[in-house]
Amino acid sequence: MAAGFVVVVTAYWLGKAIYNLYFHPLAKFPGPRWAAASYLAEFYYDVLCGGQYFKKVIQMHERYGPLVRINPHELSFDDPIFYDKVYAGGGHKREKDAGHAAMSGMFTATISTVDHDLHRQRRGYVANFFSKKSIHDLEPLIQKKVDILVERLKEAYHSGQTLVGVLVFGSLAADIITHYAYGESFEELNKPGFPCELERGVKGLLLSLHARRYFPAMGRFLSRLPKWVLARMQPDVVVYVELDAKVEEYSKKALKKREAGDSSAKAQTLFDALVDPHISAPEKTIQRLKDESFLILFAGLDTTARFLTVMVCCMATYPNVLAKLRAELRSLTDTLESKPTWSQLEALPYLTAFINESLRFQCNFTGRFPRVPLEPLVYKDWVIPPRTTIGAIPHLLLNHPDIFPEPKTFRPERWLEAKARGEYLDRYLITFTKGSRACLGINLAYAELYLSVAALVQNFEMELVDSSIENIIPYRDMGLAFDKEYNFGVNFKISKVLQG
Ligand code: HEM
Repeated sequence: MAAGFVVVVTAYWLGKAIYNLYFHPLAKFPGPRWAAASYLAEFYYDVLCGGQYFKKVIQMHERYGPLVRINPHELSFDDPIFYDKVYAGGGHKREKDAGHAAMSGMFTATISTVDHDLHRQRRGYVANFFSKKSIHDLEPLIQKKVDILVERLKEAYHSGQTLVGVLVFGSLAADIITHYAYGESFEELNKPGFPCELERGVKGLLLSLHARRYFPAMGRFLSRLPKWVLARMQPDVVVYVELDAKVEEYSKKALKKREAGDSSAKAQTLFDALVDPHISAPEKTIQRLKDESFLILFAGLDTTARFLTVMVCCMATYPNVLAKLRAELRSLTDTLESKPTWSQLEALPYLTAFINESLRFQCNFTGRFPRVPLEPLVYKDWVIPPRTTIGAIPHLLLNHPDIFPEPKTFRPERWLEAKARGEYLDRYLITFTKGSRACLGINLAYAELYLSVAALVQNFEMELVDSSIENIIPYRDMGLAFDKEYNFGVNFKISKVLQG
């Protein structure tokens, strides 16, 4: 019986591999045969070796060129000029790859919605909250949280505390996004030692990301395991599972509040918008609210925390860059009576160049964020069939030497020099991806980055502790990059307080 089963499975697997190699619509596309035949290699490198397949994909591009078949049904490209065609908006329909969508475990969240039209609908429920105008309205709250951060960092200076970058900035991002989502902040900044459980929860999710692609039911399975078993496997996963219960509670509360309240009242929070009376009942189930809530918490938290950590790392590593930032900011603040606003900061060329270069340099987005175009795409001599999964690794494109010469060098000046030549490098800055499924929180992210960097530059000298720029170089890809020890970012301390 068992032998018969093995024979059937082997025959099926062989038949599938032969189909993939010789009869699949992608059979003629360049790439190694072992990658085209089955998913075994990807499973091995990502699940068993811990996020190593992105390095294989980079090697494939070096060997086979800008368009490669990296698994039976997926292409990867390494050409910044082609980006806008794949990550398109407007009338071009872009679906998600079902396998990749399952990785987050948030099956009904906007980011995981496979169907193009349903995705547009879901994104539309909250899109207004992320417009530039809405984020300008939110600016006093963001500034207030940044001010709390500054006070907490001053305390850390006096106590000589070593700070973990992603936990400090995760606390800031968490307090802002939870206030916006639920109308009450989680008050992470006020907790001693910046524990930021939420950030650990995101890490727990990311560490199980690849396994979830192959075993989509894993999330449910993990939530049923006793906590001591989980803690033995990976403590950060426990935090993630505990968070699940907390988010469910918030979802139920939001739904009840809306049902009991005035149905014509304007939505004050993201949650109010998600339970709007005009939205149909199947779109307001507890599960959907939970999924969307997780998306907003996670998407708005770890990303911002990581890039602010990169910025601290660059300021501490390149004192000449910090000096230029400080001089430019001083020339602005000397003429102001109050703190600079986001709009005033955005107009500063060197600060903008610094933020752009930090979003590019060693970009910790090692995942592919693939799209599934519903129309055929033409790339050079190739016609890519409709419904082919295709993506690009932001980390790779942002290191493309044709667009960013000497890409491993951190040089904000490249953005200013390009502008002076009439070139707009910004169009190649794809850290937030592009098109109909690009980051919805981009305005919020920029407001947080500008206001936080300005506050850090004006108030502090920082130095790295037991860490260096090496700690932000991607070693593992778990959707986002990690170092060899499954951490990301640098530890630092405040070495001098400049104001107050
Ligand atoms: C530096 C900070 C940030 C970066 C670099 C970033 C980057 C990204 C990227 C690359 C995606 C596309 C993922 C995909 O294609 O599957 C995305 C999606 C998304 N981001 Fe961000 N993000 C940042 C901050 C934020 C913030 C603060 C929020 C606020 C809640 C946010 C909310 C979202 C949402 C809701 C999506 C899903 C959009 C959709 O599927 O239509 N992000 N982000």
